[in-house]
Amino acid sequence: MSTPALELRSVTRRFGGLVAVHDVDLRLEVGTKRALLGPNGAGKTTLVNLISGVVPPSSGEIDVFGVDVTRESGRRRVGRGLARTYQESKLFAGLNVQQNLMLALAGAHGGRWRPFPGGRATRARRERARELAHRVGLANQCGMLADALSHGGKRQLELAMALASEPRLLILDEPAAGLSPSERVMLTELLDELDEDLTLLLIEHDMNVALAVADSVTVMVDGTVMFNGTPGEASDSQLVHDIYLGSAHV
Ligand SMILES: Nc1ncnc2c1ncn2[C@@H]1O[C@H](COP(=O)(O)OP(=O)(O)OP(=O)(O)O)[C@@H](O)[C@H]1O
Repeated sequence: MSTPALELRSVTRRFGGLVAVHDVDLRLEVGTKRALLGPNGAGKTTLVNLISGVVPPSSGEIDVFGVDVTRESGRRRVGRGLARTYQESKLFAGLNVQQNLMLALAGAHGGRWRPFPGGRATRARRERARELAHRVGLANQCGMLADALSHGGKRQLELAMALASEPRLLILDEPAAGLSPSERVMLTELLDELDEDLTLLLIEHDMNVALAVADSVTVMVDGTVMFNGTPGEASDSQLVHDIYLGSAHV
């Protein structure tokens, strides 16, 4: 078997007496797109925080591209090809699209923190920022303040900022939250156009977005994985329907 992009073995995370993530096994092969679904409080964001190094697991192990990163910092994991977005916006509201992307590029390439270096380096980074903006459909909004973007535009910019580090494993935490129906269609198209060899873990409440983008689906409830299957199997599954009908996110 080839080395997976991501492997979780018996990962558990407790917060005091609460078990937010319970004994989760997860394996994502390189280039696959997995949707992680589940009602509020299922433990999805905690799982993303565990994978990206925001919180350590209480027990279990996490491998990224075959390397045990369980005790590594989030920063080291970025160096291994992992990037993520957050449910809450991490944009710099008072900077424009291009400046946000240049900051993301500065952070992505580590080393000395020089957000706006001089001369040739600035030109190269500006060019790369434009490419990223183009890739997510914001080519014409490079000069617009992040705060002035539509909700969908902000999500596009967050995606571009996550792509700044040229990740091989990308985790998106509810990218469709708060988007209008037409913005959702656009986001689905953008996600569909991501590189084929990019491995994607997509946390999503919107079944339509998740099932359109993903080639496999995991459903969590109360910290536990309840279902693994294809989008077709998820659509046909009585269990998945019951979980969604039982939650506020149908
Ligand atoms: N830092 C924390 N301290 C204490 N409890 C936490 C912490 N983070 C998460 N929890 C709890 O862990 C459980 C899982 O939360 P989590 O945010 O991971 O769920 P979720 O599936 O992402 O939900 P949502 O869809 O609402 O984002 C919840 O009961 C939550 O209150």
